[in-house]
Amino acid sequence: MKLLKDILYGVGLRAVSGSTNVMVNEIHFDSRNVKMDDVFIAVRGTITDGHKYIEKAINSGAKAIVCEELPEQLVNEITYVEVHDSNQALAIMASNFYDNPSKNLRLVGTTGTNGKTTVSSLLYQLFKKAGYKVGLLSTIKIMVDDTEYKTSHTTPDPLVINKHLSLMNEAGVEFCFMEVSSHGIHQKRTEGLVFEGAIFTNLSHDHLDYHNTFAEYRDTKKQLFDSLSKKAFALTNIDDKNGLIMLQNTVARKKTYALKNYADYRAQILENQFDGQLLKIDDNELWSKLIGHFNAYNMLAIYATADLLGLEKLEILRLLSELENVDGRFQYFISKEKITAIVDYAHTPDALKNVLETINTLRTGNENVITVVGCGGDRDRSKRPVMGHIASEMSNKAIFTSDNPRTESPATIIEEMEGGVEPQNVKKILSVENRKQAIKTACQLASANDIILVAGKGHETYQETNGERIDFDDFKMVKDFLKSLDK
Ligand SMILES: CC(=O)N[C@H]1[C@@H](OP(=O)(O)OP(=O)(O)OC[C@H]2O[C@@H](n3ccc(=O)[nH]c3=O)[C@H](O)[C@@H]2O)O[C@H](CO)[C@@H](O)[C@@H]1O[C@H](C)C(=O)N[C@@H](C)C(=O)N[C@H](CCC(=O)O)C(=O)O
Ligand SMILES: Nc1ncnc2c1ncn2[C@@H]1O[C@H](COP(=O)(O)OP(=O)(O)OP(=O)(O)O)[C@@H](O)[C@H]1O
Ligand SMILES: N[C@H](CCC[C@H](N)C(=O)O)C(=O)O
Ligand SMILES: [Mg+2]
Repeated sequence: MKLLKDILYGVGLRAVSGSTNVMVNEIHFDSRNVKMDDVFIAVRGTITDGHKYIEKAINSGAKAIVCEELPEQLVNEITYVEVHDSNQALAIMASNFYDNPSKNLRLVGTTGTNGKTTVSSLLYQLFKKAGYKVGLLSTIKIMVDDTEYKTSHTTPDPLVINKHLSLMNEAGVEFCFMEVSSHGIHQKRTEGLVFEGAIFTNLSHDHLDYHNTFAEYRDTKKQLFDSLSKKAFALTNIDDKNGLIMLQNTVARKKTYALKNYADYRAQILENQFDGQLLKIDDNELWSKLIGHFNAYNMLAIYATADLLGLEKLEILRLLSELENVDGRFQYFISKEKITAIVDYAHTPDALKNVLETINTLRTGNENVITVVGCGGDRDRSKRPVMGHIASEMSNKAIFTSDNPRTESPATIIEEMEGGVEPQNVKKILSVENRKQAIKTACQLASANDIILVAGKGHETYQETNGERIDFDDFKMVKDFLKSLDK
């Protein structure tokens, strides 16, 4: 139990009715989870409005209500707290409830369209190898040092974030690396957290269904940098034209990294092969098991971050060379007939282009590249034709299929992808709605030395249709089919 007035500390209040000097149990923003003596925060969402469920929350035992607009009828004995912004109130109250756990951690947030999971997970790996207790909040999983927890979001809601940061405090974790998504920033899920640093990877086409315009999407990412303190560092990729914009209004220490432009941290790609690449960072050569120019950016961002956090430079270089690929990111195997099958989480146009570019630079002869790709339902529709165009232009054969259809018709999504295919590439594409069948077709079409790319779902172990999830694992599937075909 906590005192309501303590958990309201720092929240922008408009009016209070009733006493805040009361003990409350838990905080909830979903009326369906409210129990006796809890606080219910009414949040305006994208589908419905939490204010509609205030009465339901009270009937379930809520003792206090936090909202942006008071209901017409107030119930005696209930404390009503009117705030300017419920999302912000939720984030600050969640931090207070768990005794502001981010203050006891050296927390670094990574934002950008692509690379957040890769950079955060590899920083986790690197600091673990350096002997520290480390935390991670990522799309794939949450780690409290060695203990793994499942997650449903890239940047979870403030209660989930702070609960796990608090477990990190209990476990004696020193460093924590977290992904900060644009939805997370926009919904203020990270407000109230104390960051020691923030990293910007890159910005390209995604989520325009939610943010409306590219400028809005970019400015949302920028808010992470605007919120940093003077003691923090703001590390940005200035080969991306949006990189410097992130630094425009921050009071944090500004640091830059680049492969092409002049920057505080620079790297050069010396060699690129299927099993790794040779990089030069700070005049030292380094072998990385992660390939592709985009991973050279990721390695450089990690190097710079580890340096800014105080690790010794040569030690960082040594540890960088030991880092292993993250699940579902350019995860590959070579079959009996030397068919290379790659599974990659490329679900944006830029990521798909990067992965196919990397594959194409590694081709040694006239092997075929067969790409299996789909686009998620209930997500930015405008990226579908662009991804259809890229897959058909940069592969010898592109099989359009379903990703997570969610509530949309898979056939319609595929038609939208087909809309981006140039007339000269039409003969290269094949549309197979069933993803399992599409992967099987790719395996049937592949001959010795060919390369199969299965893009979009990476580490995901399910496929979601109409709220139902079935087991689905791209990597296992492609491996099993090639084996059963004795290829
Ligand atoms: C579009 C979006 O981001 N939605 C998120 C948002 O929910 P919402 O605004 O849609 O909520 P809503 O359904 O309208 O409900 C409004 C309020 O009424 C409450 N309610 C509702 C019903 C009821 O009976 N009682 C009740 O109290 C709800 O709990 C909620 O507080 O807030 C919820 C709680 O934090 C999130 O779970 C939910 O994520 C949905 C499931 C989602 O799919 N989000 C994705 C798009 C997302 O956030 N992705 C990013 C990654 C993006 C990337 O960079 O690639 C992520 O960080 O994971
Ligand atoms: N620095 C980068 N620049 C461009 N593309 C990248 C970069 N790093 C990874 N990618 C590509 O983007 C895909 C997704 O990478 P990752 O999961 O690290 O991104 P993310 O930002 O966490 O994505 P999400 O928004 O879904 O959380 C990878 O599989 C790879 O194809
Ligand atoms: N974080 C991204 C993941 C997309 C993954 C892709 N497989 C899909 O389902 O669209 C999103 O929520 O948009
Ligand atoms: Mg991620």
